[in-house]
Amino acid sequence: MKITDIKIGSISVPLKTPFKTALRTVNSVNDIIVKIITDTGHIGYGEAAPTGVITGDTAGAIIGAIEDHIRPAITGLDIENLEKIMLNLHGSIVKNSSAKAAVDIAVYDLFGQLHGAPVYKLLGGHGKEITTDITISVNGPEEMAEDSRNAVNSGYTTLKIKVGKDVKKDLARMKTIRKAVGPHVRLRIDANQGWTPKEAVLTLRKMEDAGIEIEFVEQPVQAHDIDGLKHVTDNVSIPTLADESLFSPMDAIRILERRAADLINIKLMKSGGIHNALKITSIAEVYGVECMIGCMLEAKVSVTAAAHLGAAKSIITRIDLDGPVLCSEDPVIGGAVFNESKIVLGDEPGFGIHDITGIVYRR
Ligand SMILES: C[C@H](N)C(=O)N[C@H](CCC(=O)O)C(=O)O
Ligand SMILES: [Mg+2]
Repeated sequence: MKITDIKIGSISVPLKTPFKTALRTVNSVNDIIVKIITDTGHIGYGEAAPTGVITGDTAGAIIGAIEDHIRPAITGLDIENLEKIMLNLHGSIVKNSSAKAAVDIAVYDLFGQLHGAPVYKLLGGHGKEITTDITISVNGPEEMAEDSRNAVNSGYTTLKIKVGKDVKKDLARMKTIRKAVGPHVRLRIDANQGWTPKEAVLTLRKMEDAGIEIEFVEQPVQAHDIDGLKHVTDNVSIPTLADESLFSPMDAIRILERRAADLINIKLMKSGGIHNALKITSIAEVYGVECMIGCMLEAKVSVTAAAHLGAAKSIITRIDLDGPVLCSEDPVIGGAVFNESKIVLGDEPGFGIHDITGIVYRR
């Protein structure tokens, strides 16, 4: 099964409601799709999310990285030799983690098809059903409380609350939400780098003092500020989770060796795909640190791939794969089934993706 071509296209899917974080406001998922074609007629699908404010990757840069660097480096290689493909893929260009993720996902899709097995079984096969949280966008306290109540009524038992925008309002946001959903709903918060280390400690301590139970705080401080992240970790009881601070396996070693965070968030768009994400899970196992598998604003191709990884590895104990349920349409035929909080993987080989509607390929 040899790679003969990589086609590149794009999809645009409107969101149900605007997605708002401390970093950005978005109304639709506009992602790059790759389709790897083999000499045996098999097709592997992948997806890249151009999340410039987090990865630095834009749509144009993703296309350029694949066309000018990745495609020439892996065309002609046999899917049987996954190792060689991954060495060439990751050696073809530095950074560009989203472009690498899209191609890595399509290659794993083909690897599963080659072996006649769903990818989660090839990666460890821990389970085939997982439960995701849902994100509550940052807005005024009352609007967030209303969104939280609606999510709980739709069956979600864990909410990921976006904060970090206008620090003075964050305590009111959390008080209002906790009151609205009651004591039994799990609340995790994501500041998306919106606080200084001092603001983070002060705000989180106020939340602790107010008796607001919080599962963990995600990325309280700027991505590069590992000292600041450690300061928060050492000075509040709420566990911390590193997101934007941790892209690569080397980042995982640096953060875990210093005990700068209590938990880590793996995203295929940051790690450059499953190959490196597996290295991060191994590092986390060595340090005994549990992981979350997360996503950017992504549609069902790449989130299906992330769900396979999340289902395969027992060190991944938390799931934030709500991209597809935030979308108002699903252009992907096949893949995992996303039914609100429940994600069920199929038993078809690879990722079970058959086609994507409304896509325009470049060549
Ligand atoms: C969609 C997911 N639940 C999420 O919140 N991801 C964000 C980044 C999303 C983006 O801006 O595309 C995160 O965990 O920071
Ligand atoms: Mg985050």
